[in-house]
Amino acid sequence: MSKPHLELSAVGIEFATPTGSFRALDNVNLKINQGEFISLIGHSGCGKSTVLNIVAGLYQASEGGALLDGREVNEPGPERAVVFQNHSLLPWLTAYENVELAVNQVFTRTMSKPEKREWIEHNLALVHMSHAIHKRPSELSGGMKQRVGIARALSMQPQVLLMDEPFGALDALTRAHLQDSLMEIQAQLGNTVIMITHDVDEAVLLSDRIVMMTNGPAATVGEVLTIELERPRNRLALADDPIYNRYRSEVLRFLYEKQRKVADIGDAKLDRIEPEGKRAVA
Ligand SMILES: Nc1ncnc2c1ncn2[C@@H]1O[C@H](COP(=O)(O)OP(=O)(O)OP(=O)(O)O)[C@@H](O)[C@H]1O
Repeated sequence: MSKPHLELSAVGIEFATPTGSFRALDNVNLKINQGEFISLIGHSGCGKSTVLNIVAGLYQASEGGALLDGREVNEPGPERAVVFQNHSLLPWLTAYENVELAVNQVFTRTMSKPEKREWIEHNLALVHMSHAIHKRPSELSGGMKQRVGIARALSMQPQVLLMDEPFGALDALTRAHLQDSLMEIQAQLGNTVIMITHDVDEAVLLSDRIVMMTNGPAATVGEVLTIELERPRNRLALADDPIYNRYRSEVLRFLYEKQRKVADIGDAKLDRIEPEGKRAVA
């Protein structure tokens, strides 16, 4: 069997807190192939961002670790770009200049000035932002800022795109447009993507596999669901697809039956469970 592109192997992490050490993750194992789209889903606070931060090289695992193409991940690197929920653009730079900053970091020696300009414009075009490349973040909507954040990440030509609830703060329509753009871009570029989401529909629509995490402390991978829906995927056609709805139910069952805790009952996020057919969030 071929080696996985990205591997998390027996990952555990303990955080030092004022009240003693806190074990957030325990024995997390995951093998991801090149070009796979993986969603991480689980209740709030279970450890999804911690997993992502370990892959990003921002956190160091206490045991085990992440391997990218057989090499240990110990620090951040441009081959693993991160997109956060809140775009994190520099407010005094235009969309173009925000992307330029990333391009200069990675391609200083390998691209000429005109090549860089073409590359920056190409990445902004990928996310449908060509019309606003000279605007500053304050002049852009939330969805547009998020598009620039994605363009910035893509412009580094990362092997792995790490997305922490990238569309969490957006309205439903903008979110749907960006999900469609992301599916198109990923089909075009073939990047490996790990995305954290609380949105069950988003996870099923976008993913090749959904990794469902158990509740913390000492959270781990609970179940992994392989989504065998043909691509390209069309959200409207899938809404009535029985196989799509079966996947959706399986994720919901995991989240609300297997992983339900008494302590969760007061959780506002659980209050947002909606009947079949409506949007469900974890
Ligand atoms: N730097 C840190 N120091 C101490 N505890 C931490 C640290 N980072 C995360 N934790 C704890 O580890 C657990 C997992 O946090 P994490 O942010 O990974 O959860 P999450 O699943 O991403 O949550 P959410 O869905 O709410 O964003 C939480 O209990 C959190 O309080």
